[in-house]
Amino acid sequence: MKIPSVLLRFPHRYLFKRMYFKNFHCTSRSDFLCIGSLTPVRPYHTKWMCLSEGLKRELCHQAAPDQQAEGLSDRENRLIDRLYSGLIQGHRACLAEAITLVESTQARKKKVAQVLLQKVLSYHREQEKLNQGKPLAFRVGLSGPPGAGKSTFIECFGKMLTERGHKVSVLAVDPSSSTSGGSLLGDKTRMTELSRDMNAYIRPSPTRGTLGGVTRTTNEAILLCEGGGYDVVLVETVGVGQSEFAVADMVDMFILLLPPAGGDELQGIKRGIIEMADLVAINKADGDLIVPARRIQAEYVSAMKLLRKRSKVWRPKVMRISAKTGEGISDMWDKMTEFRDLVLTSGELLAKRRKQQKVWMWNLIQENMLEHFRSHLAVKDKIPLLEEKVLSGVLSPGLAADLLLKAFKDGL
Ligand SMILES: Nc1nc2c(ncn2[C@@H]2O[C@H](COP(=O)(O)OP(=O)(O)OP(=O)(O)O)[C@@H](O)[C@H]2O)c(=O)[nH]1
Repeated sequence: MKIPSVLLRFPHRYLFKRMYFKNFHCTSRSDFLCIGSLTPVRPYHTKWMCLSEGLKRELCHQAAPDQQAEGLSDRENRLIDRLYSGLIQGHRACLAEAITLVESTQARKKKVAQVLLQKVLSYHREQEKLNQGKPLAFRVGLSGPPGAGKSTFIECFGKMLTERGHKVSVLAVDPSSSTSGGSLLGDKTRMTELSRDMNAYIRPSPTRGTLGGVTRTTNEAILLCEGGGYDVVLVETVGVGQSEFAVADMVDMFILLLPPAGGDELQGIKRGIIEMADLVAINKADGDLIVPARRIQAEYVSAMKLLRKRSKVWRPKVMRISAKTGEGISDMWDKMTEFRDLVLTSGELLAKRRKQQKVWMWNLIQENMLEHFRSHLAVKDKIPLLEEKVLSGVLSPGLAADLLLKAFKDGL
């Protein structure tokens, strides 16, 4: 291979030799970038730019075969390298930074985040292959009305798991922060003990965004947590809106946590969500609340018998627990692992994950298409006027939609 003459003039001969004689084998791409620098503090890319495109491609390919992304700067590639290696070595700071990156709405950062995610995904594939197809983590969704005891439960449950050698991450889905200005999940200091545990990672919900945006970043955050070695990923949401349906679509097992109260107090809970639950835990079954907890448990057991069966190998269970005393938490984990083993061996788990991937892809397309449509030059200015005409009854919604869609198509 012909080496560009500019390389021959570099003082870092040993690096050059290593590169030349060992047929371009090298530990990391940044070694190559160093070749061009006379001193380490100078920007690498000026010399890197002197290399022919073909050689650059070959060097990159040798050093990092799966991280090629068109149009990323050296700085961005170095960021990806740093976050990726930190993440898989289990550094919490890198995990936090990587999640912040996927939460970003800036186009450039979004692009960098996607390259990082691709790398993490190929790491997943390798690890799962080594693991004989077993998923890296157990994804659990937890929902319940405000005050059901979710944070108390997660604190108690999370500590029990870390004591048993698991690594637990907790992600919150709470789009209410964008609509009401206040967050149902993130505001208070929650789970103080667990957040100090080195084997736990707690991430509050992003402070802004639509439900679509928040679920997208949560989905991606799950992958990053798994790459960081967290084998139990808990996704928490408040069971009073749509977010619990979105969470049920991104986890392996969905748990509903309820207080020992019936009727009116649970009005906020949507009926449909009970149908999604693989396990219902009636919390606060302690002290004076034991009797109502038993009654509620019996009510749910009979109500759930009437529900359509969603799995061939699992019937949803209703349990009584106390997050305060810890009673029933260990039994609950036993039931959860029983569920995981059953759905894994039956093939239901992998089928469900595959289906979720497809749903996720279409949700993203839908969301991006709408954004693209709204901001397209051909329709952007027409939207307010047509909306006004629909509001005043001059134009039917159908006709207004047709006009906008036509303008969009013509503008493509
Ligand atoms: N008696 C009893 N009280 C509990 C139990 N779990 C939680 N609580 C109490 O219930 C109240 C609400 O608990 P949280 O853990 O903050 O509930 P939450 O569902 O996280 O509530 P939000 O943060 O508002 O969503 C607190 O006063 C807890 O002390 C329990 O097992 N038994």
